[in-house]
Amino acid sequence: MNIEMFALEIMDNTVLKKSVLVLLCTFLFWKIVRYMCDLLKVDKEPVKVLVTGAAGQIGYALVPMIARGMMLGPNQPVILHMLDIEPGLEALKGVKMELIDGVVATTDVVEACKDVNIAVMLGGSPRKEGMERKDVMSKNVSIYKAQASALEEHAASDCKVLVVANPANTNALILKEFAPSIPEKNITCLTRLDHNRALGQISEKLNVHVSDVKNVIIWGNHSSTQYPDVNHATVTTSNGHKPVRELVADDNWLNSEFITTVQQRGGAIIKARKLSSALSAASAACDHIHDWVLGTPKGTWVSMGVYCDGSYGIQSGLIYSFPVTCDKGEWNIVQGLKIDELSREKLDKTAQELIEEKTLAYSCL
Ligand SMILES: NC(=O)c1ccc[n+]([C@@H]2O[C@H](COP(=O)([O-])OP(=O)(O)OC[C@H]3O[C@@H](n4cnc5c(N)ncnc54)[C@H](O)[C@@H]3O)[C@@H](O)[C@H]2O)c1
Ligand SMILES: O=C(O)C[C@H](O)C(=O)O
Repeated sequence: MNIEMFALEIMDNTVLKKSVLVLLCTFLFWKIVRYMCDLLKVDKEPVKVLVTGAAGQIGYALVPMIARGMMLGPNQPVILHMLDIEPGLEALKGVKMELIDGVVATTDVVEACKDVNIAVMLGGSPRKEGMERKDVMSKNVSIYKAQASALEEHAASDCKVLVVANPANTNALILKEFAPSIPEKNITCLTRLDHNRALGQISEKLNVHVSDVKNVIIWGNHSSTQYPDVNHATVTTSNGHKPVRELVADDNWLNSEFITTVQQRGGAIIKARKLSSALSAASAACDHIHDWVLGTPKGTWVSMGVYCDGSYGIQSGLIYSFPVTCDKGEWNIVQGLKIDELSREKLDKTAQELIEEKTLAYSCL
């Protein structure tokens, strides 16, 4: 039999046809199994997420968001570690009863921190009406010093930390200083709430959907000295991306009322609710971790309080909010943005407050 005949024979061979069919079916079956595994989350290692102060208001809003996959995606199994202190224990048990499996609820900081991959630090004493965030300093810095050591000793070595409790930047700095073996890039604080507030103000002003506004920046401290900056922000329109300044066409509003509204939003919520923001804070905490772990969309940055390396002339050694992009679990400060004179002043003013907070924090320890 020559080669040609052999080839014809093969093509005609029903055994061969059957084999190809079997191969095809196996491939399809394997694809379906993979898809089901993804749906049922069976082949992903669970991520352990610590929430301190879990019995508090933000905790109550945040833990169901994490459990539903809003933080790490719907296909990522999660084991929640919830920490609170003795007076919060009954409430914590109640929260546990409202959740499903895979929850550790404890007042033992060592058990809470054991092997966690992500830590969202809400635990502490919140600001009441009439108080500035730095008024809650002394109570909170000692908590952050103690919890830094617990995280350092017991958390996973690559644990990512998000500090929400106020004064958020300085608590994060204390945590960083007292947990020297946690990489400094892994310790951040929440300014995404302010970032979302700034996006919200622009979207209301222009009557556009909030998801069409991007690249606002919160510089500095999560306090009333923060600088919400729209100089590089854009809105997606049917004619492409347009600068926010051009569309708003009201520099007076952008340079005054817009800034003070965002700076004072936390205080305004406390005045209205007699309690500090919780739902929006929980949602912003989810956004922060989500983008840090899963990445920021191409061409978009977000604001995160991160350990300063001297970028934009800000003194290094502070936790300062910058525009960052995230990729493969790492944030990077967006470099090279033009800073005008008004912005320079505001960037320095909020840095100065952080320097003072740092000194005050050390005097409380
Ligand atoms: N960065 C931000 O954008 C932002 C936004 C909103 C609120 N906050 C801050 O977040 C924090 C939490 O706010 P909240 O409204 O949930 O407060 P909350 O008082 O309702 O809850 C705080 C919880 O922390 C617990 N706690 C106290 N000490 C603790 C400790 N040593 N270890 C573990 N848990 C401890 C308390 O028992 C309480 O259950 C506050 O500091 C608040 O000012 C920050
Ligand atoms: O303002 C506060 O103290 C609460 C929180 O930080 C906020 O910004 O809503």
